[in-house]
Amino acid sequence: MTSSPAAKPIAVVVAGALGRMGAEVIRAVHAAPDCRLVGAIDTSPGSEGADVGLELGLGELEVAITADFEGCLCQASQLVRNDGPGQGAVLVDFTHPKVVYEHTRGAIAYGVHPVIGTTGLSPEQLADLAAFADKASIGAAVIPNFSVGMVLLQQAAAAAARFYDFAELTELHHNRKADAPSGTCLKTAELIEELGKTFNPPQVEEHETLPGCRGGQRESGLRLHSVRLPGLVAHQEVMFGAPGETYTLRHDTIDRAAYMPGVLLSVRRVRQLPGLVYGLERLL
Ligand SMILES: NC(=O)C1=CN([C@@H]2O[C@H](COP(=O)(O)OP(=O)(O)OC[C@H]3O[C@@H](n4cnc5c(N)ncnc54)[C@H](OP(=O)(O)O)[C@@H]3O)[C@@H](O)[C@H]2O)C=CC1
Ligand SMILES: O=C(O)C1=N[C@H](C(=O)O)C[C@H](O)C1
Repeated sequence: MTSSPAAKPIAVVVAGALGRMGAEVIRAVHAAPDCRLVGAIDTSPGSEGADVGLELGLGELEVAITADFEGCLCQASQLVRNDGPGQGAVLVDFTHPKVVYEHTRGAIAYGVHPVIGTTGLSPEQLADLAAFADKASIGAAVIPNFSVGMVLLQQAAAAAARFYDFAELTELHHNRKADAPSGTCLKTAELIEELGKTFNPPQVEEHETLPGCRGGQRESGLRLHSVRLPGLVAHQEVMFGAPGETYTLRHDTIDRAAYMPGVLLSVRRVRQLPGLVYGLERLL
């Protein structure tokens, strides 16, 4: 009897390798027996050429940090070129909102499956990337939040929203975060808005004596608020109100380890996807 050959580990490139999330992802990929780190991209000054394993205290991994995104992706796609359908390399990106669109498009162009954690893509950019992934027949995942608990909060919020006409969302993050509101908060609002109703009908003529105090208001009427403080990691509240009651849903991420099961799940699933999916709920 012949046994089938063992599956090759998934070739993974991490962009933002030295950042808060990227470093955690490298540790998770390194510990996963079915994954193999083949590239580490980062622009941190002085990091070019250093072994990423040594930089992160994992011992030598023989993967040099590079700022050359295209070169690294080209190399990764070459590594797997003879591996057959569904066996492509995967890019995990936790970089910066300013570059996320180009990185995602670049990965698809190289036939590398993107798993995008970086936030900041506009709805138009997302639609464009979905069309591009479809055209290229490349599975891709754009995941504003990899925590399963956050998906549960979002689903509870979307269910509760049927019964309330007043709702405000507050996201709270560490003060090194570049974008506001968070990608998660926008996604939560979008999921609630799938109901097609409007929220927060004006009760009085409001006047902000300090501009911005009432947060940002979406076309649906939902209000979003962003708090930035050292000491926070990532937190979100969705608060509904009705005469005589409030209903509050809250999720707290206290360690970035919370995101790793979702990241690995996405890495394992993305190569089988027919196109681009947006949101972890689409993979669970
Ligand atoms: N989807 C999710 O579940 C989560 C998403 N995020 C998102 O991930 C992103 C990153 O967050 P975080 O890890 O906290 O950020 P960090 O700033 O800690 O890390 C980003 C890293 O990417 C590097 N970088 C910046 N630009 C580039 C580039 N063009 N090419 C390669 N590397 C680059 C930075 O280097 P340099 O020092 O040069 O700036 C830095 O090392 C944010 O958009 C955040 O919102 C965060 C947590 C969870
Ligand atoms: O920057 C962060 O930290 C986080 N960013 C993501 C977002 O913008 O939603 C996910 C999580 O909130 C942590």
